[in-house]
Amino acid sequence: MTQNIGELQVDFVSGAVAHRLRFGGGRKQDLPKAMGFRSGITPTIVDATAGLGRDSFLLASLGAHVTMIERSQEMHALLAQGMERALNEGGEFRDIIGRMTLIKGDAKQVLPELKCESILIDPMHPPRKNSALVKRELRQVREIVGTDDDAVELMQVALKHAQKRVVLKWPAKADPMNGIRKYSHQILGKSTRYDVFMINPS
Ligand SMILES: C[S@@+](CC[C@H](N)C(=O)[O-])C[C@H]1O[C@@H](n2cnc3c(N)ncnc32)[C@H](O)[C@@H]1O
Repeated sequence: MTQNIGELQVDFVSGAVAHRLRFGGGRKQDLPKAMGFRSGITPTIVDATAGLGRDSFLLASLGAHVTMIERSQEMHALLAQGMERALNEGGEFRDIIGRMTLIKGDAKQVLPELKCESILIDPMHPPRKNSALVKRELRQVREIVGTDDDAVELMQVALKHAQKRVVLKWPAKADPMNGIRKYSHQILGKSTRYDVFMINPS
């Protein structure tokens, strides 16, 4: 499907992911905060848009059990290989991968069959004008999967089936997603923001 797929790898044991594991800032990072990590509280997570598995790996490295859903055959295969390599690395990688479960399928169909405490949604959004700033790996993923034009429908399914919260990872400056209810709160980073939708907040 793409000339670049041969180069793209899911690599949990070296490079950016491993660096973040060592120096990333643990539970204080925006993503774990958005997903509901607190001192003494570790949520159970469904990552409905697994992609390169980076977010799932980070969350699992902080102790969460993460169910990952990926519908692209190519991305699913790359993820499975990356998980296998990390498992063979042993040590803490074996422990982290042991908390990650990978499912192949469309999350719109899979979510209703799962018990979902906290759901993460990180759709492939349309290219930005200054696409030179978009990381090379993300461009390669986009070449494989295209843009996720059904992200609104996926959010609707997630909001219906999550028990505690749904988190939408979205470009910091993008408008809120149309066609869904308003977020409960936002966590704003430099280029990325997290729109957090609490379910039945008390
Ligand atoms: C932007 S990437 C996610 C990157 C990921 N958060 C990471 O840390 O590597 C989006 C991925 O979600 C997948 N995806 C989008 N909609 C999906 C759906 N409804 N069901 C399953 N996978 C989906 C795409 O195929 C793509 O691989």
